Amino acid sequence: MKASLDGSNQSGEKMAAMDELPLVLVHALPPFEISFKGRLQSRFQLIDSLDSTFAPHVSVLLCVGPSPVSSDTLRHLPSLQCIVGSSAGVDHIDLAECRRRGITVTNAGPSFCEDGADFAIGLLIDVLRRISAADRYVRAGLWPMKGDYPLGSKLGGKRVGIVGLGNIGSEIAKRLVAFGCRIAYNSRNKKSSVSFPYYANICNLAANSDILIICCALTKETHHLINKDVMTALGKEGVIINVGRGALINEKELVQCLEQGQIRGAGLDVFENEPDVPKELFELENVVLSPHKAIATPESFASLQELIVGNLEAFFSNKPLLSPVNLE
Ligand SMILES: O=CC(=O)O
Repeated sequence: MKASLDGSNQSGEKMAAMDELPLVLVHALPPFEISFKGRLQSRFQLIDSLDSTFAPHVSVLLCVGPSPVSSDTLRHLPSLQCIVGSSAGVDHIDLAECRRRGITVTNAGPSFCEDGADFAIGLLIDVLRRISAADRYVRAGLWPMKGDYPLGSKLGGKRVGIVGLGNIGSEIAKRLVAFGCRIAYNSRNKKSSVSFPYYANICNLAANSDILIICCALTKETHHLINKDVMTALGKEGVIINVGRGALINEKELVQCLEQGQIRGAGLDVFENEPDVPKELFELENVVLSPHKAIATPESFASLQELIVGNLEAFFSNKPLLSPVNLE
């Protein structure tokens, strides 16, 4: 039997040749770019349904975008050994079940880290220097009427606490060092590869930072990691940037802290209930909002395609995967 993503039937010789290609099940929510699909189809036999008679034999699942991979999905795939992911975050995949079954998972970290880091710095400079707010001021014709716009503050010299020093966090640190910032970080474990001060306790990191940049993985342990206590520790002049996942921050408490001036501002690319954004944020001049696009550029997507093909080829030729996720 032939499996086809576009439902077309293939027959005869071509079918026989394709049947020798390694099987990859594609689990895709967003439309799958057609040229990339063609490229994959020249090397792999793609199937697109858990109900396919092929599913019990599939060893690799290509998970496109944030398509949920639950334990129920995994139950349909008894031979699964590897999930090739196409996002930096893998909170849509049941990692506990993967760990239990010894399924390895890859992510898009290496392809997305530079653009994600650039965007985090963009949000940060925007919040500090009020670029978007100044743009609104000029467009509204307020400059001639109200005169000079209030000063923003300098990035250089600030103490920045990075929450999650993975692919994106490390690139953010690199950029901020060049800006003359002082870096400290929180992560699951202290890293021997960097000399930045490590804070195991997030409130202590906040108390010693002017800015918190959130870019860690969303897990049970990090859900609502940034709460009112952390924001209070950060203080009234503090700024929060979130390019990780919305639920890393208690959004209700963030809105209250912003409204009541308990922190100075925020730059947010992610939200708890996307695409819904708390309406209170629309009224606040000290907040910069973005629709979960930090990592997205044509260049990062081109790099992702190479990474996906590289991971699939590595898997089928028993070589080390290019971007394995640490499931410990
Ligand atoms: O948010 C984007 C990603 O996880 O790739």
